[in-house]
Parts: sequence; structure tokens; C-alpha cells
Amino acid sequence: MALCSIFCPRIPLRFRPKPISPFLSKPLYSLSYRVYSSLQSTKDELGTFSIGFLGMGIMGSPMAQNLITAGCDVTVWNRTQSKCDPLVGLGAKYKSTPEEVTATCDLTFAMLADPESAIDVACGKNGAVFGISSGKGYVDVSTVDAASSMLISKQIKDTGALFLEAPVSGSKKPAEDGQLIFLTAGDKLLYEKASHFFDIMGKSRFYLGEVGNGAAMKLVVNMIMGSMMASFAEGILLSQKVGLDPNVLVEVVSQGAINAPMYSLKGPSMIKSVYPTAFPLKHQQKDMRLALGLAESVSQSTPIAAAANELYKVAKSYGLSDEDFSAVIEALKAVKSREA
Ligand SMILES: NC(=O)C1=CN([C@@H]2O[C@H](COP(=O)(O)OP(=O)(O)OC[C@H]3O[C@@H](n4cnc5c(N)ncnc54)[C@H](OP(=O)(O)O)[C@@H]3O)[C@@H](O)[C@H]2O)C=CC1
Ligand SMILES: O=CCCC(=O)O
Repeated sequence: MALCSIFCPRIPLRFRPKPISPFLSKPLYSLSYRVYSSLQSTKDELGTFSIGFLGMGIMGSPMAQNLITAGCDVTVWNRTQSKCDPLVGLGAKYKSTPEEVTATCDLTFAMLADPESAIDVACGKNGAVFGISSGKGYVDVSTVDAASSMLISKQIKDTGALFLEAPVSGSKKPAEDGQLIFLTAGDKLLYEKASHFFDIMGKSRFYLGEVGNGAAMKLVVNMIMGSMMASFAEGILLSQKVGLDPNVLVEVVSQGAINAPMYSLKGPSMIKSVYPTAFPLKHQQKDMRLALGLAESVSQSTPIAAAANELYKVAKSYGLSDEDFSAVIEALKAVKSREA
């Protein structure tokens, strides 16, 4: 669809209601917007918009795959090109830089490892900002801190394009199953336009207002999750040490008030000391670090998360970065064996 706006396809510019108009009374604006929205929805057939996807890791690959399977016109890029091959095999196009992706796509999603890579892919050499322009949108679904998200937002918006942060709750399997939860913030118009695609990749979505709120929500959620996992690991080892069957512990936990899907999902493999990677431990530690930074910024005390973070750091130092984050239990075992 080249440079024509994803937000106003085939509607002449002069007839398009502005997203925010100081000249329209509220009822008139509302009516105008409803008409505009309904015109939009008639244009929302799958494949109408070209979608870019940057980052073919554990999460990005299945998310892009779901868009392709749903019939969307998808163009992919990844730093390690070979990871794009399965998506190209399914019908995706390939471009060799983020810049080329945003230049040719109406709406581009980015799923990168951390703040550094998200900023580099968006704003670095041949980055997304150099291809994007007014009428297009950039949705960063990576887990980053608010400051990094704001930096990317500013660079994208300086080009005239729209920006949305949309980190996700849910791991590899929910990504494969199209069951992610999107925590979005930024340009509301882009949220509305991208919702069609969020609904292909996810089961629910939240719009949280200004850029930074989605990042903060994601970090709070993952801070809780990281502490829960560290505590669960302690419980498994303690149950074993006092002669209990940890499999029974998992069963008891699953029937009680502290039940969480994570315990039944990860517990059995943790007991067997195997950690098939769904959420890499290095990313969980990154999220603990960023969450602690967020807490620091508002002088909120988070001693439990701080202690859990230390455990993830120990696990990383034992070479467990690329294992699933449930491998944090190994750090406790190592402490135990050193003390024995
Ligand atoms: N896995 C999970 O369960 C979940 C992860 N997340 C978050 O989603 C994001 C992605 O996670 P996940 O897919 O698991 O991670 P992976 O480690 O599997 O993928 C990371 C992606 O980032 C790319 N990347 C890393 N460094 C750079 C760089 N310097 N320049 C360009 N690209 C780079 C990788 O490219 P390459 O292939 O070349 O290495 C890869 O495409 C993270 O922010 C994570 O915290 C959120 C929810 C769940
Ligand atoms: O960021 C990773 C989240 C993993 C999950 O929500 O299960």
C-alpha cells in the first residue's frame, strides 16, 4: 500500500477526521470518529496492510508466524538472517535491514532482546526510523524500561509516524497459540489500528495511556513472576531436603490458593533438573534489574525482588543465561553444595 496511510486508506485527506481536533465539538467529533472508524473497519480485511516484523527469536518467530497464517502480508528481518528462513518458507518476504522493512511496510512490530537491541534496531545504523514516515506505525513489543521506550517513541514520532509500546505477558506456548496479553501505551490511534493484529497474536489487550506505562506494567508483572519462581525453587529444594516428595508439593500447590499455572508447568521439569527454554533466564534477570530500577526511581522498597535478582545473577554466573528462567533453582543447589 506504499506510502498511503494505514489509518486512512483511500479516504481523501480533506475528508479524514483528525484523531484530536480542537475545532470539533465532542458529539460532532464522536460522530465523525465513528464514521471514520467504520470506514476503517471496512478496510480491515486481512492482507490489506503490509506488516513488518523485526526480531525472530523465541517470541518474534511464532508471533510473525501467526500473522502469516492469518493471511497477513508479512515482511521479516532478523540480525541472524537464517532465523527468517522458516517464515519465508511460510510466505513471508525478507528485507536485509530494519530500515528497508519500515520503508516498505505500513505497520512494523519489533520483538528484540533488551533495551540496547530495541534502541539499536529502531534508531541505529539502517534502523527503523530511517525507513518509516508519516502515515505508518511502529509497535515495539520488546520488554524494555520506560526511558528506552520513550527514546524510541520520540525518534519514531519525529518522522511523523505513530508509536506504540506493547510488551507482552505470556511465553513461548501462548505466543504459538495466539494467546498473548498485550500491555500497550502510546498513540491511541495506532492502538486501534494495531488491535486487529493484536487479536491475531493474543487473547487480550490493555491500553494504558502514555508511553512508559506499558513498559512499567510489564516490569511489575515480571518482577512478581521472578520472585515467585525464586521462592518456588526454594520450596522444591526444602521439600526434598526434609524428605518430602516434591511432586506432591507441586500437586498440593496446584490445588490451593497460591496456585499459578507456572508452578504446574515448570515444577515437574525443575524436579528433573531440565529446563527447556521458553523464557531465557538472562531475560528474566534483565527484567528484575529494570524493575528494580523502576522501584528505585520512585523510592519504592522491593527487598524480595532484590533478593531474587541476586539469585538470577548467580544463575547467570553459572552459565545458565540461555536456559529457561526456572533454572534459577540450580543457583540454590550450587549454594547448597558449597555449604555442604
Ligand atoms: N521468551 C518469553 O517467554 C518472553 C520474552 N519476552 C520478551 O520479549 C523479548 C524477546 O524475547 P525472546 O524472543 O524470548 O528472546 P530471544 O533471545 O529468543 O530473541 C531475541 C531477539 O533479539 C535479537 N537481538 C538480540 N540482540 C540484538 C542486537 N544487538 N541487535 C539486533 N537484534 C538483536 C535476536 O537476534 P538474533 O537471532 O540474531 O540473536 C532475536 O531476534 C525480550 O525483551 C523478552 O524479555 C516477553 C514475554 C515472554
Ligand atoms: O516476559 C516473559 C513472561 C513470561 C510469561 O508471562 O509467562
